[in-house]
Amino acid sequence: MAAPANSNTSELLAHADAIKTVDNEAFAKLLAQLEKDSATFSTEERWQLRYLEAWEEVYVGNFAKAQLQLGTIIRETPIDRIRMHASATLVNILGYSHRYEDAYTQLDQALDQLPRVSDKDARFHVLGEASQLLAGAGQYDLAANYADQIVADYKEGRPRCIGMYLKSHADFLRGHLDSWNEHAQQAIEACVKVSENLFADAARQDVASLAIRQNRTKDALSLLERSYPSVIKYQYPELVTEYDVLLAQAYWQMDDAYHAEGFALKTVDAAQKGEYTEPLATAYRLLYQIERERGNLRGALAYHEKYLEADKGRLDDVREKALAYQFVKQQVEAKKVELDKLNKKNQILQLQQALGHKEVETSRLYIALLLTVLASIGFWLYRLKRSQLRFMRLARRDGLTGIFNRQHFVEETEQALRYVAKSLRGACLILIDLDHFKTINDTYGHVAGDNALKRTVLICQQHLHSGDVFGRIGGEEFGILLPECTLIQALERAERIRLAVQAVPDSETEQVPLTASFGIASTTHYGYHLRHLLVAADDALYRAKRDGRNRVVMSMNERSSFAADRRTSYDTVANKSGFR
Ligand SMILES: Nc1nc2c(ncn2[C@@H]2O[C@H](COP(=O)(O)OP(=O)(O)OP(=O)(O)O)[C@@H](O)[C@H]2O)c(=O)[nH]1
Repeated sequence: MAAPANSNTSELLAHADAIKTVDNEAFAKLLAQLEKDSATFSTEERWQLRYLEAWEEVYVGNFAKAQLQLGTIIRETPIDRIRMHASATLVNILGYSHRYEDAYTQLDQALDQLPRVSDKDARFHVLGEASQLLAGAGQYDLAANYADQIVADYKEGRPRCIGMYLKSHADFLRGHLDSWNEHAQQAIEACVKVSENLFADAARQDVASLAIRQNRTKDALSLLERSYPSVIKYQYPELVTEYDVLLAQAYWQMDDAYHAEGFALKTVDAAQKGEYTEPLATAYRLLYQIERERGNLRGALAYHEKYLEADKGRLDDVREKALAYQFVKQQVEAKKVELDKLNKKNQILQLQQALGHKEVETSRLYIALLLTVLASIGFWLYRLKRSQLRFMRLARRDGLTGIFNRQHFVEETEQALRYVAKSLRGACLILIDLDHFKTINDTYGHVAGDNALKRTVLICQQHLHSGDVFGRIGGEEFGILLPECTLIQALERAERIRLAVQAVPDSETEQVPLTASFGIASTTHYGYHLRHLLVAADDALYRAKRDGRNRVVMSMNERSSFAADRRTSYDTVANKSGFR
């Protein structure tokens, strides 16, 4: 793509900017040419050239050099538009390098200046980065809001396509799903219209993901298969991986273990070493389920361990992003309070001068104002502490039920197991999975499904002792660790919960029939490593499901030792409570 003949410097720079991704080789040549001629450039042209030089360093992966160059541009350029582009590019590479705190700080500064910037392209660049980065920190409302601003700025073209995609993606993530499919289709159309097929396919990925979640597997599969050939051509490995893992899930839902395994393995192969992403964790979970169904417990155990590692790494990254966002937000607030404090001090000094001759009154006023300053600082500190505590709580709790989320459950359980291991006192792990929960959602609606989850949590809580660790470890799956508990006690406790769950709900709650299956493993047979207990309890749970659901099943080793140990009252307990 050549530059138009007789182009002036501004036109050449604009041309370079336009081709920088689509024809990077030509861009690099043009850049070298422009650098030679730069002595005659205007100030704005020189800054534009410096920005393009920094951009090229990013493109070739030289982040350290790019960061220095971008930092200088941001600090020194008098041109707002160029400062915004440099800021947005810097935010992008900081986020990519997992330097989230620096990324949010930089983004905050750019957003602060944005109202003064009229250049639409520069605004689009900052708003686009903001939407993506904030979605990563779980700030979906803000992400949607920034995407909306892009859509409002552009009635057509590439930015409108990207704005609409970002909006539909943020809505998908925040669960605003009323008419969502329609909006996602509009985003796809807007992108197809301007040949931005990559963004159209990214939007289709969310559509397929929702279809899988809603068990419209055939829709998902046909959409994914249609887009797959173009997706693998983009040289954008992240999108290919997202498609691979969705295909694996869809095939698994259709009981096609062969293809599910193929796509899950492809996802694993494509993962960067040490990078833990959601697709990777999902792929390992599927591989674990596939091996488990094949009865290959050794293989299942190996994949389960990898799944736990990837899932933990992924959640750590999510938490790191969210914590960095909160940290920067609080720092910004702190700065505002500091400014407030300075303003108040100035007011006091001014008043002091004005009232200098009335000394007594002045000192009274002075004290009153000082008290006001102190009170406002105290109030701010209180709010800061409260918001920190709230945030710590949110990071550990499941949003729907308020109990520990998976990650925190794992942390607390590992700690409790370390403690009981020291004293060699036993512990048992119970996994609970609601039966046919998809049918409950499909029959009574998602809200009734959510209420059923909350009701299950209340029932479990009524059977917990202090020291027990309770958490939601998946959609309709819960875990309870019972420290210092024998297998018989765990069986009895699980059975009591099972009966309470299946009991007809009282008139105040919805009449949703509910049962649950239980899998139990104890440290006596599986030791004090959580991952071994999880695999054993999960295997027992799998058998509880396979054998007809609504039952409590203990892991294989516990069963054989129970059967062998004639001194235990296994038959009595089993018959009395219906354990299988
Ligand atoms: N309402 C609601 N549904 C959820 C939530 N999390 C997951 N689910 C749904 O739970 C269902 C779980 O379905 P499956 O894994 O197929 O299992 P199931 O239908 O319970 O069948 P079995 O476990 O084999 O008895 C899916 O349809 C999910 O969409 C949630 O927070 N709220």
